[in-house]
Amino acid sequence: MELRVIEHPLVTAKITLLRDENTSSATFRQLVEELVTLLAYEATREVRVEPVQVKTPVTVTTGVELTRPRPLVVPILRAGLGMLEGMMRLMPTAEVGFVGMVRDEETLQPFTYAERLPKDLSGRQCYVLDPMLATGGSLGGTVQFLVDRGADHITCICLIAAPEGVERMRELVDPIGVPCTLVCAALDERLNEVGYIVPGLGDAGDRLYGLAQ
Ligand SMILES: O=P(O)(O)OC[C@H]1O[C@H](OP(=O)(O)OP(=O)(O)O)[C@H](O)[C@@H]1O
Ligand SMILES: O=c1cc[nH]c(=O)[nH]1
Ligand SMILES: [Mg+2]
Repeated sequence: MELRVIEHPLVTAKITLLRDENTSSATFRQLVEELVTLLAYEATREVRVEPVQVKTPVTVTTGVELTRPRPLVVPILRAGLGMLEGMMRLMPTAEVGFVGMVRDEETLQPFTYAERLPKDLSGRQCYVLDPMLATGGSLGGTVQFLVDRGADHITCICLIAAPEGVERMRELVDPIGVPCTLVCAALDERLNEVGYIVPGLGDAGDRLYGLAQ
């Protein structure tokens, strides 16, 4: 698995605002959207395209368009939903599949409560969105769903990753042999004793959408 930590002053400045406990939900949502668009630019470098003819007012020339089947974007609900609009702005013809997962806060195991993905993902490039990679259970489980259906190229876009989660993703993905890239805006220090990323930003879902019951 290739890890790309995007080093750009605008990205780091926006992550700094996200971390601030005084940032409101409205501003947090706006920053997440802005960040994902910046990360997506880097994360989509390998998106497959094919030649297409285009007629300009002056002449006919050759450009490119996204290859079919179109890439599949998969936000992991809830928090990944906050990244969807920013991603689709950059790649409006992509399709979207959904996975809903929530971590049991005691065991840290993810529980899948929703899954709406195409049955056959052969030949598809997939882009998985989740702001937080902590233990790696949620992202790892989602990547496994995609690989099981035949996805042959996977890019994960996270805002903040913990080293423990990156390691777990490597252990899962490397033996499978499907090309996988993890793009993130920050690689933090560690997980704390209750599985939160340090320094992190707290619970991304709660900060985007309010406290879950
Ligand atoms: O790497 P992991 O240890 O699996 O933790 C990361 C997961 O935790 C958060 O979701 P959460 O379970 O809080 O659900 P939510 O998005 O509904 O808040 C986050 O958005 C990831 O999906
Ligand atoms: O720090 C963390 C860890 C898991 N999920 C979050 O939202 N934040
Ligand atoms: Mg949460």
